Amino acid sequence: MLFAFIVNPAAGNGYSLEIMQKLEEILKAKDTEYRIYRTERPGHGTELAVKLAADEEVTAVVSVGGDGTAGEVAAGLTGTGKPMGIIPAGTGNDFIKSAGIPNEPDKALELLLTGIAKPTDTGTVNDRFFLNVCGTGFDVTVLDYAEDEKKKHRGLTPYFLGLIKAIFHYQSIHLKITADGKEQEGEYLICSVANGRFIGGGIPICPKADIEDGKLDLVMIRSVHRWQIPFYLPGLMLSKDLKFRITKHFRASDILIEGNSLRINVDGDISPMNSVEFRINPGSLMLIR
Ligand SMILES: Nc1ncnc2c1ncn2[C@@H]1O[C@H](COP(=O)(O)OP(=O)(O)OP(=O)(O)O)[C@@H](O)[C@H]1O
Repeated sequence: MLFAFIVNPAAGNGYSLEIMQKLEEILKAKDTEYRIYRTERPGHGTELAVKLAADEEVTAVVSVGGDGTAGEVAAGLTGTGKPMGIIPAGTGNDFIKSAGIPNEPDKALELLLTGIAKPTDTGTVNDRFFLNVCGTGFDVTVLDYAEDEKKKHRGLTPYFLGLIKAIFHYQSIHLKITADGKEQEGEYLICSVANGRFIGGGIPICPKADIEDGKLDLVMIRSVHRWQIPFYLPGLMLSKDLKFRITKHFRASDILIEGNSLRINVDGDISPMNSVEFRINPGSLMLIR
């Protein structure tokens, strides 16, 4: 058994290296063979994972970082059959919450050493890979404003200020959404396409999403007046958003979202796009969980 750890030194504000040191002590005590690779730049996690997937000596490739690192490693391993592990060491760590992987690194290591690699769904957005949740709307506007505020404030303050600014400047988005051939068009507050259940460090945007059902979950929340938004936020935080009268929830394999100058969140990374096609790749990743 040889585990290859891909550590992102930038994840969790440098916390990931500290975690890896502690894990090394446990691995040595258990006489477990391991190798450590450090990512040097964005995208490097995928390059390393592609090489390690082809290395027959390696039993499993393990991401040590947050959702960004896990997504990069998963992109390199998906479709190869090589088992993947995740040690959470980022700031948000949202995907592990849907995969049943513990948030404590030592418990996640225990699961890695004793768990089973199970087929897990992944997705593609146009030609890009995604693991957790994509979408557009109010949540993306909050992230956009929070990004500006990060230059001036630390911790959760940028997100709080981002939320206030997003409410003041709120504009609904006009979308045409086609899910497995069924079309709908209208003004939306949020439209999310989910494999996992959580975004933003624990917001259960799609509480019914399942990473092994072979389907994407589409959550569409209709536009409301900007002053109504704060009344919906507690419900969103408490997994009640699917019960709002303004929410529609579907499962589909193929989803097309069309709009003008959309800002699409792909696993926490925001990109401008106009027409976006989402597909599910059922059971394509062997995830130890
Ligand atoms: N050596 C590096 N220097 C700077 N950035 C890097 C490096 N290696 C990887 N990255 C990038 O760091 C980004 C952030 O990593 P990651 O998302 O894992 O951590 P996080 O932001 O702390 O956690 P989370 O996404 O769970 O909130 C990734 O998108 C990755 O591409």
